[in-house]
Amino acid sequence: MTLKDPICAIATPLGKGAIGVVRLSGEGALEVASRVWRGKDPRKLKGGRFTLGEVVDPETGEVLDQALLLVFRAPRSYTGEDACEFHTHGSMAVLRRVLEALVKAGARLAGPGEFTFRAYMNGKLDLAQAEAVLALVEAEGDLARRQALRSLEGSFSRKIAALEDRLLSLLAHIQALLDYPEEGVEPLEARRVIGEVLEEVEALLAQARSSRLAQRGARLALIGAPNAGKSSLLNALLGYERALVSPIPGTTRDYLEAPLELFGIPLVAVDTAGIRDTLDPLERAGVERALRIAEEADLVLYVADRSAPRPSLPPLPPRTLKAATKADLPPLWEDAEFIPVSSVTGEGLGQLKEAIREAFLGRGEGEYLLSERQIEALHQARERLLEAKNLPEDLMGLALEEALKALASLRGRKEVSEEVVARVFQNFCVGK
Ligand SMILES: Nc1nc2c(c(=O)[nH]1)N(C=O)[C@@H](CNc1ccc(C(=O)N[C@@H](CCC(=O)O)C(=O)O)cc1)CN2
Ligand SMILES: Nc1nc2c(ncn2[C@@H]2O[C@H](COP(=O)(O)OP(=O)(O)OP(=O)(O)O)[C@@H](O)[C@H]2O)c(=O)[nH]1
Ligand SMILES: [Mg+2]
Repeated sequence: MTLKDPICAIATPLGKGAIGVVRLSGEGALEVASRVWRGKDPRKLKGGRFTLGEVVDPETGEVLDQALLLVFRAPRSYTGEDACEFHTHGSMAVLRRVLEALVKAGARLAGPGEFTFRAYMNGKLDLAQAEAVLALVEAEGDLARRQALRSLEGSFSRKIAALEDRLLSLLAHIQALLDYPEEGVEPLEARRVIGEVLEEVEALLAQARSSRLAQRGARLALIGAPNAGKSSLLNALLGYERALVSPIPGTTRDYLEAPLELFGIPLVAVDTAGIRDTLDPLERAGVERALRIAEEADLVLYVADRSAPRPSLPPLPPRTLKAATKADLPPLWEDAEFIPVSSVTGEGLGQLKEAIREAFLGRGEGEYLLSERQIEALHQARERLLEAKNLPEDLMGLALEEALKALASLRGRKEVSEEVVARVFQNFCVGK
């Protein structure tokens, strides 16, 4: 994967789109392009310019599509190499032929993540930024998008670089003290510096939870007695009529899942059968499922009808919010633990959503989207820093160096093995 040979790939989704993009990058990319292009010679085009022309099969001359060609000249491209993009019509029929033409003209099909790998190798991105590219491509909610973008734009890397810098100065200072004890090198404030770096590392580690939430999402289960208004509340949260609603208790039998993005968190909301004792075997199976789903959910929303006699609570897991539905009708009971909501008027929905946000992101939403690799490296740094802090100053050096290595591995370059880099890029898709 360290070659500079021209590689090509379809960069847009493999489906139908108004426009599709085929990427080409590497030494000689513009020669390859010139063999499949009828129009202005790509080798003579300025970087950063589009031109309209035709893609042709280099063997038969058959015209494959009318397209725009965008040329980049090294080092001013995503990969840092000579590169170009064919913006064609977006069908697989077109894209496949264009890709085939590029292979006939001398390019090789790119492997997963190979464009971004080259960008990394050519110093366009560091490893944390490359991981952010992956996270942006995979983002399923606005929270993941926001967090990953900050890392892509280098804010995370700059923060890490600053911490590395502090440790490096500290190490230099310790070394000077050891080497020239008689020179009157100023006394160290090693423990204070370590403490401050540690604090920042711990603040980053505290974002692990919200990173995982942003990437993996969470399950929100609605449970309660029959007719409590669970399905109506699900529909109200979704903003469309997903679940069947009726005044007949026992309407929802099987459970039902629907994607629901709240505050940028990709949730799956699960509507369940009303919980009651019943002899109907089908309904009973539904009730059993409901209880299991509640147990496995990340957050349970227990729903009770405030216009009906108060039901007795089923066993509820610790992560449970309570909502009193039908707040538009005269209440038969009050309980401050329940958030009053009406699916008919929309009253209380805002408070309910806010309570859901608080349950998931109570300690803040986190600035960056941390990958598992980054979380692991931060843990390593934290442990070594704690170790250093408890050692006498002349023995701190080794632990500090290890902490520094762990931090430096976040940005990559010399501090990570090829294996680690390969693992980062193996999660990418072809064309990225
Ligand atoms: N058509 C298209 N859209 C895209 C991308 C792409 O490669 N092609 N991107 C790819 O992921 C993202 C944008 N990121 C990019 C980052 C750097 C460069 C680039 O060419 N950088 C050069 C020149 C910058 C300039 O012209 O000012 C450089 O950094 O030297 C291009 C895209 C998202 N949208
Ligand atoms: N006035 C009023 N009626 C509601 C409200 N929410 C639900 N209802 C009515 O209550 C009845 C039951 O609603 P559902 O949403 O089907 O209740 P459920 O909890 O899903 O019931 P099961 O699926 O049987 O467990 C329906 O007739 C709804 O129109 C509300 O906020 N206000
Ligand atoms: Mg229902």
